[in-house]
Amino acid sequence: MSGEALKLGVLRLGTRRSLMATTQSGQVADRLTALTGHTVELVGVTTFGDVTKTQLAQLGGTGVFVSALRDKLIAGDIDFAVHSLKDLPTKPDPRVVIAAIPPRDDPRDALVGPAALADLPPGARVGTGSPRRVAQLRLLRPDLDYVPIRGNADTRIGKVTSGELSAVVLAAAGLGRIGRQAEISQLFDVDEMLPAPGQGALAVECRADDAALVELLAVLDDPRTRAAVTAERALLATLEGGCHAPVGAYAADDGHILNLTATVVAIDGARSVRKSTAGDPSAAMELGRDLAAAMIAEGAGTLMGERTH
Ligand SMILES: NCc1[nH]cc(CCC(=O)O)c1CC(=O)O
Repeated sequence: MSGEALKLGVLRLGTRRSLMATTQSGQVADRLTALTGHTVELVGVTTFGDVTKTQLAQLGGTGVFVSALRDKLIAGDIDFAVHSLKDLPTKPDPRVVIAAIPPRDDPRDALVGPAALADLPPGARVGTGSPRRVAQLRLLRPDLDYVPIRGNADTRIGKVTSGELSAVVLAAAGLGRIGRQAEISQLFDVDEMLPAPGQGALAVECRADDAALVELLAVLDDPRTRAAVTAERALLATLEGGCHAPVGAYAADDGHILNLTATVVAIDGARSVRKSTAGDPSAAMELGRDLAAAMIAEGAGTLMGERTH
């Protein structure tokens, strides 16, 4: 596009077709229109991650949700895309840029079920496909039965309604976006259950050479969220070199100080490394890298298990 599309005023926003994706894309589109007056058209894209029946973990991670949208961007079929930031691979793709990171939604994990985790009966079946969640849940309730599940949030919650599972764990932000917030029985404090790096945040991406659109989309950017997720993702990228265990991380920028806490937990929940740091938000990347290096020095790299994503 972009000269032409900017002149036309209509921007094509590529989105996965799930309710969560179309809701978050719609919210970004509405905000962009409100701030710039540009009309945004949503273009539905089916990604490999949406059609495959295979366990996501066997496909090399959540990047499957992202690559189809990037391919459409590079082909010029769409002008920009909105991703859940936690699904973005840490390895940068030089063809695209994250032009904006909007204000983060609730970063916490949530339990959907009849009671809080502490009140579930021993042996209760709790569904989650995430090694990070299982490892941290085992630290809180070693006596429960953790069952791997996949599928969209609707499918997962359906297993609680049908009685197949006692409860499931999902991201609060995603539940809010699909209007299922009322079914949350517990929001885990970030201190007891560190979220996935980037959880609750979005990435607005466009082609790296599309200077006019990069500039336009910057109006959506929230610098505090950007600093926080930059630290979390730098930590994850550094750990990926030296560790294959579940990683949780949460950073917050209060406008002066960036606080970052992270954990690496053995998949059986038996051992973990956990560390915190704080520094200047402008040094977010170094903060994340340095904390990861300190965690590796404390043995994080030896906590072997499944990949985290
Ligand atoms: N991996 C799937 C995914 N990607 C983003 C979210 C939720 C929304 C978010 O974290 O931004 C979810 C579902 C979940 O983890 O419950």
